[in-house]
Amino acid sequence: MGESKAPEAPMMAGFGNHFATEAVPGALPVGRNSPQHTPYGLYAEQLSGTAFTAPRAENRRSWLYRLRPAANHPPYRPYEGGTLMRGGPFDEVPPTPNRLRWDPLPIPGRPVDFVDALVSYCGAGDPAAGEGLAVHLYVANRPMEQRAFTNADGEMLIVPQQGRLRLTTEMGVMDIAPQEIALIPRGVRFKVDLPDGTARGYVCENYGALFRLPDLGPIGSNGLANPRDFETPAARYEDDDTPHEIVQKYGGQLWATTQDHSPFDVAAWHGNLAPCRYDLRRFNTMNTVSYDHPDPSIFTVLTSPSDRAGTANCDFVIFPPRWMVAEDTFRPPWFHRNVMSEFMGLIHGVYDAKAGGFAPGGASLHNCMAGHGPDRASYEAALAAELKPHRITDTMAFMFESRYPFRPTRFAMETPLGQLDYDDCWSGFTKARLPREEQA
Ligand SMILES: O=C(O)Cc1cc(O)ccc1O
Ligand SMILES: [Fe+2]
Repeated sequence: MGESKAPEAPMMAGFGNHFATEAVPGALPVGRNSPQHTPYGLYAEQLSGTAFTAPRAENRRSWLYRLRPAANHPPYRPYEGGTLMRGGPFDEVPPTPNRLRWDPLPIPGRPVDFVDALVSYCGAGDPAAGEGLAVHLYVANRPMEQRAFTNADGEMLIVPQQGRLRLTTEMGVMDIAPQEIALIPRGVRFKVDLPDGTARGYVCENYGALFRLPDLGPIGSNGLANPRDFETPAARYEDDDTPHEIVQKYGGQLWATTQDHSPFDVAAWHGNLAPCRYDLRRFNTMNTVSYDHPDPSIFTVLTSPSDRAGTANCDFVIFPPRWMVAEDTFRPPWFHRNVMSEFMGLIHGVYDAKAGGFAPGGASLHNCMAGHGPDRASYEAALAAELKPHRITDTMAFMFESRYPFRPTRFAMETPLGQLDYDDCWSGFTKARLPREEQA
């Protein structure tokens, strides 16, 4: 049930490009955004992703041409679905300096759609301040049918771990599978169907500056995530005058209204604010060809900068399959304490810093200054390893890294999925031995 049989929509290549697309020939006005009489009497509507006056290089907006204006809905009322989705400020429980790790969420025993499945693990900042982010996980087993979700608090970066998602958005339809990601702009209404019946994954909700490709510095003009590998769906609309519930996240709370028609009624649109997807396997990975393990910033897919240079509101970083060739080097991630805070998930396979305990679908949180690094088994294996060229395969981990320490939710602190023995993976290391005379 719920699987759309429609073939996948054509996709348009590029990140943040100015696209123009019409599902009905002639639906897009020519030469102006808002003519007195639009083609077919469609309603012209601007969707702004940045302030009108944002610098041109930052400015993101699109024009949508639809059967009815998005304004055509009754008032929102508090949503009574009782989900575990939370929003900033994250003050349910005190912040903790402890390292946290969780087992994967189990498939629920009752039908739950994507919206009701979202459970918040942690977050920082406040949507109203336009800074910070939240991390939500989901395990869903029911299509959204006549329901749509929209987020006024931030854009949503969806990272599936198990099961494909069919994302029907106002601006087109796109399918994503594990090892692909989708980015849905703030305010764009969308629904999630589940071609595989069940799906599990992660969501980063970004309250800050929009995600963009990182600067490449000395890497040059190519590499990491290449812009042409991002894909945006062409316009597709449905003409459906049956009731649709719209669930909205606004000010950290969920709200709902029911309107008498489908929100997916956009026959054409143009602009540079639109949903997109990206296949993480297309990432052009950089690494050392001499010595030492580089900082993980070389694996940045997308970044949401903050107003402090080089200090992101959120970096979305992946750890993809790659060749390890470093000479005379401890090759896995080193021990470290980071001023930035690190939330990690595992999409596929095994992560090279953790021999056990970090399962696909699981998660970990190492906040500002929390000592972490390879577990003892990974450490010992790396010391014993013969340093010939070695390809790390069957792996795809990721990190949401932020200048803001993540504050866990009550759920995150109290769920039995929390691994109370996580610290033990860094116990029992043999003490280093200095020569006797240097010990004095
Ligand atoms: O903590 C982690 O596992 C993420 C990480 C990976 C890496 O290769 C270097 C630093 C870092 O924080
Ligand atoms: Fe780290």
